[in-house]
Formats: sequence, structure tokens, C-alpha cells
Amino acid sequence: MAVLDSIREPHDLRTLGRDALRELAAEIRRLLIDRVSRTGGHLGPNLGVVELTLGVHRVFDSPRDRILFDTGHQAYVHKILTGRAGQLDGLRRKDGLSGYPSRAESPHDIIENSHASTALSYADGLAKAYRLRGEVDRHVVAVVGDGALTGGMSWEALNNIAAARSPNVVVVLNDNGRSYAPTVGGLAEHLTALRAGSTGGAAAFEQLGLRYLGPVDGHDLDAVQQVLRQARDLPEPVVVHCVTRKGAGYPAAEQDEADQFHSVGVIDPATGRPLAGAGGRSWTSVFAEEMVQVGADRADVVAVTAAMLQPVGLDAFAAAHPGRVFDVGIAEQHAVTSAVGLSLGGLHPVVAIYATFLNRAFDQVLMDAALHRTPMTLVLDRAGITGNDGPSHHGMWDLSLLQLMPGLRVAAPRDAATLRAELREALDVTDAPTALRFPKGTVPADIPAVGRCGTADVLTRGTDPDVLILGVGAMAPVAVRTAELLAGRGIDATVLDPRWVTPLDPAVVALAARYHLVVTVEDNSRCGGVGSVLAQELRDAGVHTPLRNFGIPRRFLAHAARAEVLTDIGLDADQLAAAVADTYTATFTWQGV
Ligand SMILES: Cc1ncc(C[n+]2csc(CCOP(=O)(O)OP(=O)(O)O)c2C)c(N)n1
Ligand SMILES: CC(=O)[C@@H](O)[C@H](O)COP(=O)(O)O
Ligand SMILES: [Mg+2]
Repeated sequence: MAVLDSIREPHDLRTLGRDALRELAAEIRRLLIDRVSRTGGHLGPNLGVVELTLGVHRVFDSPRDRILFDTGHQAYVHKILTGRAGQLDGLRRKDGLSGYPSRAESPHDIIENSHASTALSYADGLAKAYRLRGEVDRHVVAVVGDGALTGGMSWEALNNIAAARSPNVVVVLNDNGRSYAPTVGGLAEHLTALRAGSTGGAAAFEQLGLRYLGPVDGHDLDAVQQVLRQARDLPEPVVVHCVTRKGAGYPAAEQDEADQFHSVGVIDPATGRPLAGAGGRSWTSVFAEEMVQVGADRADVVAVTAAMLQPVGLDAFAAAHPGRVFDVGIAEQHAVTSAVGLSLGGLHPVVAIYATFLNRAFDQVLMDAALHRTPMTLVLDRAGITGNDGPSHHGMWDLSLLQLMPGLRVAAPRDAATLRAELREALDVTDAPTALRFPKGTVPADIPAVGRCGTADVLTRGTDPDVLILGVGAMAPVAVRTAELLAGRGIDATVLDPRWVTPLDPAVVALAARYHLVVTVEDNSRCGGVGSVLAQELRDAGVHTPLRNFGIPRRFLAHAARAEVLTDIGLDADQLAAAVADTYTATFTWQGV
């Protein structure tokens, strides 16, 4: 890596001639394939922006000029050029390099949110700030993917960037024609026409008040630098349309039909084939399989995805039931409210999105779905701690948000059998929206119930009323293990899986009154989670049983493996058993029992 070893800061790029730059691009590609094939990560998106990122850092002066990456999953090259190449071995690992920009890592990084379609809004604000501060020579460069451009916020921002006529905003449209799968929608078709030589591009943007330059080959470094210099020197906001290929330079990625190695696990760099399988069935695959059967059983059921057909497990349903899946692009707000339309039209839509991205559609769930009490079902994958994608990817707020929604009902399955059952139950609700949430990763073996308490399942039944543990969803197995450990300390615990966590069944409240201590364990924020709702319900029912809520603390959690994060926040059975035992002992020492 002769050339790359000489690059510590973007300024070092300025001394390189064309041959050295070409060699550098090749070295960066080799490094990306070598390292990311070992760590896993967004290999395809980053292979696609090697020349584009080189061009941006050659023409603009980071960090004085601010360079923003929308979603941020394509910022590995930026990290390599800003002195972090040597840290790629720890990519996305605990205490290692984040898979997204991180202000703690570098002054060259400024936005860390991995939710798409935000970069242009940051750019609009930054540009206005620099203008008001008299720093008009500072440019704001926003690298935005064609997928991210299908998100509504992008157009809200473009509307304002055009109105502000900020001369220092440069929008670099990284158009590879794909989100995961090919990008969908009218805009995508427009960009496809532009890529094919249609001349309408300029008009579409310029009628909005934005200069348009391109399309240029985003892998031709000379062309990229030339158009970026032109954009830099224009006295108005500019959209630079760069056409790239996701996975460029790595045939295994370029030829991958599914998603061109949008995100890979550990793979054989020589072939691109997965090396280390996660093992076991994923939660997503259980949902995917059940949905195919649902589609056969229920002609009124349709599905909606926000540009993530395969990641959320709707690809099989789409194949089995053509025309009944709607991909709305990266547009979760639209996904929810258009689903309300589908419901008002007599269908039962299943909106499958990652839990963290539901945050974006809070108002739509509240004021469009819940207010109208429309039967529809949100299926929230990646709920709880997701792990290596870091703070903005943990699905740790959905239960808190959904608790606020009058009438909406939420289920949290504990295994494959309850996922299937609770999905069916949700689809049978006709007077309110419903939601199901489950985590990333391998689904555990089915945990049979030994009894029922209203709609809740009793998983282990203690003989003495010492402790009642509510294990919510995927935390049920942890709750069962905690009960086993408590038994070893002479404390008898009964474990309940509430199944439907909103509203909580009154029988659960009544049962809680019969125990000395009640404990809740959930893979959601403690703030507004199931535990806090149970606390309210106990008090409302005049039940004063001591209660302890275990969940995710109210802070952003760095990337690490899911199990590592859960341990770090005390949500493993050993720590839970110790904490419950301490509380139990303290409670009864205090009460003189
Ligand atoms: C609000 C939101 N929804 C969904 C995602 C999941 N996601 C991550 S990257 C991606 C595709 C992005 O496509 P594009 O912007 O074109 O970038 P590319 O990967 O093609 O470089 C999606 C849907 C997200 N990060 N944020
Ligand atoms: C960048 C992004 O939002 C997704 O690609 C994210 O990496 C989700 O990854 P998983 O689908 O592996 O959970
Ligand atoms: Mg794209």
C-alpha cells in the first residue's frame, strides 16, 4: 500500500499525480475487500464511492469545508483518507471503528445518524450558519445516495436549499441505481433516464432553483474532480449527478443480484461467498415464511416495505403473491399513512420496517393509524439491541412510542411459535392497528408455556410467591434463566411472558399483587417501556407490590455485538439474578419479613 501509507490527512492527496491517484484507488479497494471481508460491513456501497470520495477530498478542504454522508454507511473511504485506515481491523466491533461517521473518531466527521435522508437538512442549516457568521468561503458538501433521495426529508431540504440560494452547498448525488435492490419510484425512473442520456435532468432540478451538473462517471476521477471544481466555484447551490456502481471493482459484489453486497458478513474475499453463517433460523425468516402462508389464507393482506424488501423478509411474499407488496422507497412516514389508505380501502396491510426507523413515522402511526383505528399491522424487525450498527440502529424506543398510541395493540413474541401465533392474532384485529416486534439474529428454540394468565403465558411456575418476572419478547429466555439462577439462591421465581404488552392484560396486574416482588425485563428503553406501564397499572389498581424494571438505559449505546451490549447494560441472566436477589433481600430485610 505504498501510496496509501503516505496518506494521513486529505491534504496529502494534493501532492499526488494521476498515476499515483489511480494506484491509490486500487489500494483502497484492496484494503476494503481485505478488511471488510473479515469484519463484515457495507462493502458494496464503499467500493462504489472510492473515486467520488477521493475527488471530494481533493477539491474541498475538510474539515474547514464540511463533508456529510447521508446514512453514513458509505464513509469507510472517507475514514481511510482521514487517517483511520489502520483501524479497519476493528470495524463495527466493540471499542473499534464505527461503521458510520463518528465525531469522537475525527474532526472530519460531523453527522452520526445512520437514518437516511437527513444530510441535506444538515447541509441547509450549516450553510445558513456559515453565511450568517461571514464564513462564506466554507462549503458544505452532502454526498447523498439515490435511495436516500427517495426520502421525504431530502425534498424538504432541497426546497429550502433552493430558497436560501446558499452559494456554498454542493449536493453530490451518488447514483448507483440502488438502495438494497434497485431504487424504485418516479424519481428513480427520472434518474435512470438521466443516466441514459436524457437531457431533462437540468430542467427538473433547475426549475426547483438548483443548478444541475452531470451526469458524470463517478469512477472517472478526472471527470469527478473537474465537475466538483465547477460546482465549488458556482455562486449557487448545485446538484452534481455522479453515476456509480455499488461494489465497483469487485466482480462478486457487482454481480450480486440481491443487493450488490450492500452489507456483508464474514466472506471469502476470493469468491465473496459467506464464510461464517450466523447459524440457526433468523427471526426474519420465520416471519417471511409465515407471511407466505398468510398471503394464501387471506386475500385482503398486502405488505409494504420502505426499500428493504429482502432485509425485512417480504421477498418470499412478493414472489408468492405478486402485486401485493408495495415498495415505497426510503419513506417510512409515507409507508405508514399509505398503509392506512390501503386499510381504509378494505385491505389489511402489513408494514414491515426496522424498529429504529419507526421513530420517523411516529406521527403517522399516532394520527393516521391509531386515530382512525384502522386495522393494519406494523412488523418491527431489529427491535431492541441490534449491535454492530451502533446508536441510531438499536430498535430501543418502539415500545415506548407505541405505548402512547390510544387503542394500538403491541405483541412481543418470544420464539418462532409465538411469532406465528401473534402475527395471526394481530391480523385478526379489526378495530385498531397492531404491532409485532422482534430482534435481529437467531430465533431461540420454542419455549413452551406451562400455564396461562389471561393472554399471558406462564413459562415457569414457582411454588412460593417470592418473585414474579415478566420476560418481554426476546428477553423471555433470559428471564427463565434468571429464575433458574434465583432458585439456586433459594428464591422462588415465576416467569410470565405477557405476549401482548400493550395493553397489559389486567390478569397480569392481579397476579402481581400476589407476589413479594415483581420484576420486568425488556429489550426496550426503560423510559416508557413495559415496566413503566406496569408500574402505573399496579398503582392505579392499588397494588403496592415492590417493582423493579430492567431495560435499556436512557442513553445512546455504542456499536458492539448484541450480546456484548446486553451484558454491558446488565441485561444478562447472571447480572439480573444478582440484582433481583439483592432487591429481594433488601426488600424483606427492610420489611422485617
Ligand atoms: C430511515 C432509514 N430507512 C432505512 C434505512 C436502511 N438503509 C440503509 S442504507 C439503505 C439504502 C441506501 O441507498 P442509497 O442512499 O442509494 O445509498 P447506497 O447504499 O446506494 O450508497 C437503506 C434503505 C436507513 N438507514 N434509514
Ligand atoms: C445502513 C443501514 O441502515 C442498514 O444497511 C443496516 O446496516 C442494517 O443492517 P442489518 O440489515 O444487517 O441489520
Ligand atoms: Mg444507491
